[in-house]
Amino acid sequence: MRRKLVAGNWKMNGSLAANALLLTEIESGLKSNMSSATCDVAVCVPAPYFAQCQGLLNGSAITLGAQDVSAHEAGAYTGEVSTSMLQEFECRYVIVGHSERRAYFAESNELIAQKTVRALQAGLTPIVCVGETLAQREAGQTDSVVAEQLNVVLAAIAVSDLAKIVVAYEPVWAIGTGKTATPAMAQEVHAMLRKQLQVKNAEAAAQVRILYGGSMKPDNAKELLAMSDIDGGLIGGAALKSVDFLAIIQAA
Ligand SMILES: O=C[C@H](O)COP(=O)(O)O
Repeated sequence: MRRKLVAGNWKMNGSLAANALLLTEIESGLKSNMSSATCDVAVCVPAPYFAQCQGLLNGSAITLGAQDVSAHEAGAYTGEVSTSMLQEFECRYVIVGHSERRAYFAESNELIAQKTVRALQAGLTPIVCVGETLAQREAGQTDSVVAEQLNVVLAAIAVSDLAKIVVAYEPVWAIGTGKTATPAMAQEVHAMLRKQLQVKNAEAAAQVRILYGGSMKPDNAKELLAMSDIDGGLIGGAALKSVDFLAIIQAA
């Protein structure tokens, strides 16, 4: 049985004041409503706020994560943030290959595979994002696009590391648009991704959590999370509102 994971991706949002309020509200909501949380909860915050959020989450059940990481270890890479820097702030998760990084920063499948390997080497849990655009879906290319995105990562990692990754299926057309894949549509892709993982190693594939992301909200979370291969959510907009984020955690 895979334990569900609800991870908030704050993207480029937040401020010292807003973060403190949001995390305090989520913490107190978790304490009062869910004495024993039955899922893992993480927040992937902008790098400048690692120290603040590490402090706020001290002793909390919420785990800290990052939204990206460098494929390089250290040195003359202006603007990059390394895995060891993430570790110093007790980040456990790191999102790699988010569609916004692919689209706006031209990240290739190969670079995303390198980042995944680097994260695994550092003992971090990479959340590897895959997903098709609307044009690709309409052209019937969903399976081939997401399969290729995942395959390049799978080819780069050791079999012994397979169970250590998290995969997130995020149809690009559903991100921040209010349009969500139906539970059946999402399940179909998740099941296909699971089969692909099984080719590498069946036992490990059964342990890999595959999250859904793309306009997951309190009103659709329960149905999506009820699907057999949907093991949690990667939440954007709704992770910025404590009430909504808590409701999704409750649904999980
Ligand atoms: O990483 C999160 C996804 O991009 C989903 O964002 P969204 O919930 O705002 O659609």
